Amino acid sequence: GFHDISLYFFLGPDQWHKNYPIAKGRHQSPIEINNKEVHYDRSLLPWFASYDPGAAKTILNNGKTCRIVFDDSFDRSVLRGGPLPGVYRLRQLHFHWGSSDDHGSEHVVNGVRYAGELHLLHWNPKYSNYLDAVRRTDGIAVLAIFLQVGKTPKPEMKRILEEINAIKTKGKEAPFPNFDPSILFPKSHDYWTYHGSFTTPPCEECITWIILREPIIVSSDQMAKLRSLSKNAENEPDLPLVDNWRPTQPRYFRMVSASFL
Ligand SMILES: NS(=O)(=O)c1ccc(C(=O)NCc2cccc(O)c2)cc1
Ligand SMILES: [Zn+2]
Repeated sequence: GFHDISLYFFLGPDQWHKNYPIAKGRHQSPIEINNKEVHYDRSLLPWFASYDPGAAKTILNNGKTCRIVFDDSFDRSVLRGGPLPGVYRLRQLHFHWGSSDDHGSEHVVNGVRYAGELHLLHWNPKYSNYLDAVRRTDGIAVLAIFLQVGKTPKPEMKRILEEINAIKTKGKEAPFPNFDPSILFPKSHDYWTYHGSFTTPPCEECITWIILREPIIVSSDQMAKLRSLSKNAENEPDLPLVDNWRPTQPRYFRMVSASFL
């Protein structure tokens, strides 16, 4: 059925609303972030990630992205501060990328599309579980980090990309122990924040987005490695897993706040 999430990229993003009406809502993601419309909010606190490397479990190809999942059965790896009212539990991280280095990110900053975007997804433990949290406006927090292609790639990305060969096709999973994703963070913690949604079905409007201003540098070869993933299962014709980003959505009456001047 259409709840089989693999169908929805078959149905382009402009069709999603037929099964998920909220896809045409007033708080959808991603959006364009333009300096002219951003509001500097000096009351915004710094954010902090306290991740336990032991919480990392596996890396998988779900046919739509490369995802690393973490043990979120207690407050083991958490994000707090920034615009958040309390601690949020790290559940998974995944990537979005294009078919070439000149596009691939979901959010667009002053007209700039980056080669990719890393999402670290956290949920609010005041709700009983993840599925309950996705039905709440303060249920989810996603820390988003842009991937920019450059000459001096971040060595910390290497380990993830070395694992890609083990998860080439949809459904493949490999152990991914002892990993603290905060090693991927850029120097600056400056961020924009706004209220939005999942960028894929069910497009629930449950996300506090925290988008880092400073991208992390990856190499063109590393982006090519992500593009070597396939969206098909092992025994099916090869379909490259590329362009798994949603186009920007109308901002409507939302304020994008900046933690920096
Ligand atoms: N790109 S994103 O960070 O907005 C994003 C993160 C997670 C998910 C996700 O978990 N999708 C599966 C899902 C979510 C909520 C309820 C469901 O039944 C399934 C989708 C998009
Ligand atoms: Zn994402």
